Amino acid sequence: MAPKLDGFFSQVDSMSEHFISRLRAAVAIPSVSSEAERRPEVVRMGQFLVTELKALGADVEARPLGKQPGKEHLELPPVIVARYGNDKKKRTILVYGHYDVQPAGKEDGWATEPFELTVDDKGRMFGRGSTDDKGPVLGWLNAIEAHQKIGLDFPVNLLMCFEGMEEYGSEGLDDFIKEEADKYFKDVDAICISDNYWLGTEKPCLTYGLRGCSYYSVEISGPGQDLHSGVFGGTAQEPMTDLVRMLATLVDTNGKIQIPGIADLVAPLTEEEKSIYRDIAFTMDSFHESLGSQTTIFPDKESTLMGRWRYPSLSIHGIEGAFSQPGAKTVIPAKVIGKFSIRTVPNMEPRDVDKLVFKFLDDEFKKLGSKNTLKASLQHDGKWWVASPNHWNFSAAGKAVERVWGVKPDLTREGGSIPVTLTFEQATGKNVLLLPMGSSTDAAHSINEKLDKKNYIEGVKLLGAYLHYVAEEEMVDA
Ligand SMILES: C[C@H](N)C(=O)N[C@@H](Cc1c[nH]cn1)C(=O)O
Ligand SMILES: [Zn+2]
Ligand SMILES: [Zn+2]
Repeated sequence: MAPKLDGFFSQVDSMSEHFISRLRAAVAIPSVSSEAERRPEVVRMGQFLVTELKALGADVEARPLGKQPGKEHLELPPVIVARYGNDKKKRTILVYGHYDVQPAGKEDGWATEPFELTVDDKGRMFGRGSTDDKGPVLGWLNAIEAHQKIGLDFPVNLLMCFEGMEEYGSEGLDDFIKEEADKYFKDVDAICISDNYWLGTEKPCLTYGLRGCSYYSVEISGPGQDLHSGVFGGTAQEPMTDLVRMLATLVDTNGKIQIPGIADLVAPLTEEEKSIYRDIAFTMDSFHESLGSQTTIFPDKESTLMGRWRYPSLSIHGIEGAFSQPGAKTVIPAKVIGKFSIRTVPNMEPRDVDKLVFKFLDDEFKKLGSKNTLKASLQHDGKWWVASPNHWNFSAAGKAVERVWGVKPDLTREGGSIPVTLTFEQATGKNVLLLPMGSSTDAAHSINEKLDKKNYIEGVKLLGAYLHYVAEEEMVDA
């Protein structure tokens, strides 16, 4: 193993500028899945992957997913599936990632153009999608290419599944995975997803859990059109006033969800579970660094980790229809839509959460005594996932981390959500591992998202090494 991997690692180092150019080309495509007008760019990003994968000799297909539910004028971007290698003597590993990104605009406060990869003198590569998830997706392609360049046999059959709607709740993908479980994915031995982050900046981790996400809209309407506040203020009931009062009832300053019944759905904390948080390499200092301030709810590491991994949280994201530009417009919006989401954890069942949320919103709206109209709806959801890390898939990844980074990885859970993780696990019956490439300071979803050059290049080595160790692991699940 040692000489093989040494050669592969040197090859990756010598191709680093080429790999960065590939990421630059990908970041330049603004594949924002939540903005209808950017849908052609999402499709173009999928096409970019098709072209790159074909050039590497993979069998590639762009599978259509049909129309977007609720927005039937919009075609969903295709899921890109590819196979590299079809040798019955080798293991087959399925890797998943997403080629869509969160919205980004320079006016949000970015220091650089979000869709131009900009590398600074510390080796930080800024750009939307650099860490979430274009860098990790291209990591798999880079690993293939480095093997080809050095003439090293690829250790496994690699199946790839890259979607273009992850940041919008993975619309359409669940059905696709279920449908293909005994077709395209039938010979899969294990699954690996690189789409989350280290807990800090120094120590890599392997991740065995995710929170779920239930995303809601609450619409309040009344007047027939936007109004002049001088003419109608004090005479008409205002949707925005009702909405902010409603949103304010959902959660308190310390993150405590105010919806009755939610806390009862959460699995109780056991003594055994409590002990795992102590040994995780995580400091409040590094957390403050990635937060960019000291405004944390809890003063200590254990409560902070629990708040992020094993308890639900409710976040208010924004208000559609509200005045948000600079200046002082004196408008009364006629219809406003508040957006909030709940990150869910074991044992919260999404339908139970929905019932509690809708009842609470109805009750609170009644208390306002407003003549306006309330419409609450679930925009999308994905369930939480917690798996066993006692599996050869995790052992192989652990060895790869030790080989590339020289440390034993921490076993972590993730506060974010990757809705299809559970679907992959249930539909294929195979173990799923999350193997992150980026670090806690990468600012995914935020302004100035970045991926460190070191994490990207060592990350390519990590993904390649993981596949080599997978090929050597005994197929024992515990
Ligand atoms: C962890 C992953 N990279 C990610 O960012 N996932 C998103 C998925 C999502 C859920 N609802 C909408 N998008 C997230 O956790 O927000
Ligand atoms: Zn994301
Ligand atoms: Zn992601």
